Amino acid sequence: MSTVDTTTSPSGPSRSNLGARTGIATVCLSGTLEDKLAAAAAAGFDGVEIFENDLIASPWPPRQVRQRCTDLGLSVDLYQPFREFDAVSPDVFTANLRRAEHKFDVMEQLGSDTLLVCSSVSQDAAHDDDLIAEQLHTLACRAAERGIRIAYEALAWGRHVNTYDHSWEIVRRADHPALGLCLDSFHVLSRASDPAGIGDIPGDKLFFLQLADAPRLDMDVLQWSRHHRLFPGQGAFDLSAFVGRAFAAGYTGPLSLEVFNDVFRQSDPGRAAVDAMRSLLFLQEQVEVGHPAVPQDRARVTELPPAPDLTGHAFTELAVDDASGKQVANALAGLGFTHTGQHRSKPVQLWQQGSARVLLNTTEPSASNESGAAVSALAVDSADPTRSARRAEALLAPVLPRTRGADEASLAAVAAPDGTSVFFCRTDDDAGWPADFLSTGRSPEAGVGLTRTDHVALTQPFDHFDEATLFYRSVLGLHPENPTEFAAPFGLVRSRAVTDPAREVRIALSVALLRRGEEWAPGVSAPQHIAFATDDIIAGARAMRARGAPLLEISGNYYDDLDARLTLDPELLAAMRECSVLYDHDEHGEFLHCYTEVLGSRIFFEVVQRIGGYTGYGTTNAPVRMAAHRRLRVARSTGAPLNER
Ligand SMILES: O=C(O)c1ccc(O)c(O)c1
Ligand SMILES: [Mg+2]
Repeated sequence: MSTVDTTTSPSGPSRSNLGARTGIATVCLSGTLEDKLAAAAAAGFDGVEIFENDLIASPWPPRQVRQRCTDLGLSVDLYQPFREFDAVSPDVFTANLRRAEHKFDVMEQLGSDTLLVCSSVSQDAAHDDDLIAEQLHTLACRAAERGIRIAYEALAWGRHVNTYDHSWEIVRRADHPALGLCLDSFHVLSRASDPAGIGDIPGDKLFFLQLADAPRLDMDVLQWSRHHRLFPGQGAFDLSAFVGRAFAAGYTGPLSLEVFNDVFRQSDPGRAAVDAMRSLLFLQEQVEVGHPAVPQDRARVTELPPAPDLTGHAFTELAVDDASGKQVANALAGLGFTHTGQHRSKPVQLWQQGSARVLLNTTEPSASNESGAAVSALAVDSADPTRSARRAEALLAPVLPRTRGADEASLAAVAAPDGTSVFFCRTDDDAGWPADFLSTGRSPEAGVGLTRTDHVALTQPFDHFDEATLFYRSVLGLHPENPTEFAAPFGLVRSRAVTDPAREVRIALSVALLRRGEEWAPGVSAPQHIAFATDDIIAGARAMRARGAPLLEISGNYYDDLDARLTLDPELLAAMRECSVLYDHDEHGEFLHCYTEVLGSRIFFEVVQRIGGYTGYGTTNAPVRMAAHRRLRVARSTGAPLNER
């Protein structure tokens, strides 16, 4: 696996006059104000929302911040937040106006003309729409004298005003040209408000749009907002409908991200800003495609080549060393694969069975510092590999340099967030990548009946799980499924698959829910596997065992529990127990699967049989598999015999 600098892209995002301006709140990014501004500019944002705390902590006077923004090509689109302004007694109101005048001074120096005022959350806030409207009206009069506008935002946990329709009612009553709304998608969508009502608000009253996605969580909305917001496309909210409504209503301001997220707050700001920009590019494409009524020039900043159809996994490449290479090759032979090709110019073997293909590459250093094997690349068959690559580049995916011989196929590749290379290819093209392999003289046999690659499962680095979801979703056009969580022997794991609509390409992403240390159980981190499909797993498992495949033995308790929970055909249950085949089912069908032992430090293979349209990945059985892998590892390292099954 190559280590790639994912913060830069050779072509960079193009700033154009087309479409909405893009913005990002400084609160989205980690570091000091200086770091945040540099990162936002490098990722191609047009503007920023300056979060007050970032300014207060900065040694730069506001004028210097403005100069820095100008030098970086950034506008200061919003100053925020101004809290607890309204619904107060007359003496507090006087003090609040004084406080506001001070902030207007700051904004003047910052060159920012819009102040965000949040609805009050104080226990003392008066439940009085007329009072709030009157106080906001007064504030708007003062602001207008300074050439400033007030954008009123209903926080989802506001004491009295906590829905966007209520905030609109207040702004309507206050009736001042310098007073309008800030609509924050989190506050609107977390409360399950119907965004259709946005269409009833005059466009010139929509002063500012803040965008954030979030996972569906059943929890206190303030905690949800402060810790779990995501960039658009990473969560469960329909941001394109939200933005589409605002555009249709006549909103002409920027699309600005405001994402409070525990992980992003600790991430490299340059990289997080690229992730953020990718989310906006993809969102604008979705708005353009999903809401054709929206004036075209509002919907896009960049022309994105549409994602071509994907027709399957072309191959998966494993980086191996001498020891793990032999182990993996033996396992592949046991699984019925044939070593059919040898690369013309590199020490890379092609192993094949049906349309399942694995490359063993001994050139690349292993990704982990333990000796072992790791997935270095996954290759997908694309209807138009060139267009796939252009799209990836437009979405700021780091393009990988390729070294290739004179008459070898050119494979476009980009780096996924975990460093895995993603290749776009056409296996059926005469001049395609298979032509780079010289035949070993062995043609693929029927093997044990494995037909294709079903999925590739990659444990993601803790900090890049949500980034990875958006990467595969936007760059490859895959659809994220709902995340699931399970309790594994070494901690909770979240998993989320991304697939194309035809389910030809499936990538199962997983992550430990807490950064996983390995203090007491070394070598349990970041497993990866490739799953191959079969139409008859019991016959396949027997054949694999006969060939000496290192199949993983599953505990008898597992089958006793299956027997207790389900009324499976006793013969099938006995065969599953004999062959260590696991079982799952969903509303569409059934799933039978078995695993190999871990080869090297983190790789293993899975064989799966999908019956009747089962769509999952047998995630419910993952803890059983992990415990079995652990048991083997201990037995191997101590030389202790394995207990009876
Ligand atoms: O969590 C908050 O306090 C907060 C502040 C400003 C915002 O725009 C917002 O949406 C939330
Ligand atoms: Mg907000």
